[in-house]
This record gives sequence, structure tokens and C-alpha cells, in this order.
Amino acid sequence: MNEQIKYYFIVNKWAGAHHSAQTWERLHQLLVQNAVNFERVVTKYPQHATQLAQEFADLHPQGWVIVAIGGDGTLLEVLNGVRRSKNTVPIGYVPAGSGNDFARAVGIASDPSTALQQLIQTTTPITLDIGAYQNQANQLTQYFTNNIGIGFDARVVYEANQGQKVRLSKWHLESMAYVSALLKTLMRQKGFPLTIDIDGERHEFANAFVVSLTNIKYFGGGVGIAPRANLHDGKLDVVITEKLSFFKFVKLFIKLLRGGKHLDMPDVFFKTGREIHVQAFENEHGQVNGEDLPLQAFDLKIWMTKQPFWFNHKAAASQE
Ligand SMILES: Nc1ncnc2c1ncn2[C@@H]1O[C@H](COP(=O)(O)OP(=O)(O)OP(=O)(O)O)[C@@H](O)[C@H]1O
Repeated sequence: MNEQIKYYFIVNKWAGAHHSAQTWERLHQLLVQNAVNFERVVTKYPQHATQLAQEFADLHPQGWVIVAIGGDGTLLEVLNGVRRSKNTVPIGYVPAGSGNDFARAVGIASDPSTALQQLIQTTTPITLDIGAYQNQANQLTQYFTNNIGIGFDARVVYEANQGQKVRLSKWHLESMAYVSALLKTLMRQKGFPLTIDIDGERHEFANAFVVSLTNIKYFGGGVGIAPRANLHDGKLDVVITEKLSFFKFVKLFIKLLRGGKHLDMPDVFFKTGREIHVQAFENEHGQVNGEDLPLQAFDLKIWMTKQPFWFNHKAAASQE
């Protein structure tokens, strides 16, 4: 434990289909038992974590770690707040969401109490790749730890978020919401025209369907879309498929679930790159870190940058 470090916990009690509130009660007890020096704040509305993180980072340039407690969406909000600050503050993360893909990718324990122990035993920050993007519609620079998706995966997120997830969570069946969203999207999502420039090389797709620009191996709660993703190489992994027949899609999905053999299929486009410009010319669903982006004709510039995080180095090294 680094005695000099203090922790500012930003708790999203709405994450994990509201189970995060109980998780925080357990974590709070552990913090008190371990005499950890901390403050905490609870988010009051969506995007509040961004404001809280920015304000705190502005006032506390040194000696603090800002810790997101929630899912990948809460981590995303905290990251964007920290990046808006004039100070560089390391980010910690305790997974308490439904998907928790970032934790899975970097080796943070899925059990929140164990993840908290890992956090408070950390002594120095680790710097990892993150993605930055600018939507040409608003020119605002935003950041992500996990991935951006356009089309299929984004629509699954959108469909799953249409209320069923929270309703089903009462019986711990939130994964059913994703299965139902997946089937619905498979039937409804059409292919769309897409142009992508990867480090200056142009690729065109008449019928894009799955478009994943990813910094980590997983999306959608543990689906290994990019098994070769590396958080130290300064590159994003780009995985694209066009609309396939139902049987080809099932074949792809099986390969995907069986450890990433899908990248070798001729129907799958895979490249890595540092600077990406992606344009979809029709209104499509989008997602970033599992959060809906408004339906739009996407025109995004994406590049890589670095962010200090606060977690166990050994766990991260095993992801290289
Ligand atoms: N007080 C609040 N009231 C309502 N929504 C909130 C509040 N605070 C945060 N949120 C929203 O909760 C949403 C869910 O967060 P998050 O993604 O962290 O959890 P999750 O969806 O359960 O997990 P995962 O993304 O890992 O599957 C985010 O969109 C966030 O903006």
C-alpha cells in the first residue's frame, strides 16, 4: 500500500443494473477496515461522473487517484472528466457494471472486493493506450478505453438498453436482454456503405455490418472481438465484416466465441493503425465503451494517446 496516496471514489449506483449500490456498501466497509484515506461521491445523473472527475482533478494535481466504481460507461465518464482537467491524475477502476470489459482486458479482478485490494496494494501508476476521437459534426475531442462500434454491436447495445436490461436484472437475467437484442438486431440491421482510412490507406465497404475499432480484446461483456489487441502498441485494432448470410454469421460467431479464430476468416477484415478516419454515409447506431451514441451518419477521426492508470502492473504485463 502506498501511504502517500489518497483515493477519490466516484460511485455509479446505477451500474450493473443497480446492483452497484450493494457492491459499494461492501467496498466501503473494506476501506474503513483497511484505514484507507479516501473520499467518495455518488453520481446523481448521467454524465455527472465527468463533471465530478474534472472538478476534482483540477483541484488535486498530486497525491490522489480518481477511482471509477461502475461499469465501462462510468469508467468512460471518469476518463473524459480527467482528460478535460489541466492536471494529469491517474485513474483507478473497480468493476461493478454488467459487462466490465476493461477490467477483463487488463486483468483487474472481476470480484469488486478483490479488485479493491489490488487497487490499494498498487504503488505506482501504469501508462496505457487510450483512444481519442473527434466527431466532425461537433469537433469535440473525447476519449475511450475500450472501443467504438458502428452498426451491429452498437445496435445490440441500443436494443438491450431499451428497458429490458433493468427489468430482467431483478431475476439476474440481464444477459437475456443481450441475447434478445442480438437476435432482433440480426434480423433488422442492414449493411451500410463505409469508408475507412487507416494510417493513410483507404478501404471501402459497400455493405458494412460489424465495425469495431478497439483498444482492448473484448466488447459486449467478454466477446473476444480482437484477440491480438495490445494496450502498449499505440494502435487500435480494426475488425470489420460485411453483411453475411445467416449461416456464415453463425459460423463467424462460433469462431469468435472459440478463442478468436474469426480473424483468419476471409470474410473478416482486420488491420491495426494509429490514425483512423471512418465515415458511414447513412444514419447508424454507434457505441463507445458500451454507451449509445446518437443515431447519425458517422464521420470520426480517431487517434491514440496515453493515460496513467492505477492498478497492478503484473496483471497488465500479462496482457501484452
Ligand atoms: N445517478 C444516475 N442516474 C441514472 N443513470 C446514471 C446515474 N449515474 C450514472 N448513470 C448512467 O449509468 C449508465 C450505466 O453505467 P455503466 O456502463 O457504468 O454500467 P453498466 O452498463 O451496468 O456496465 P457495463 O458498461 O460494464 O456493461 C451510464 O450511462 C451512466 O451515464
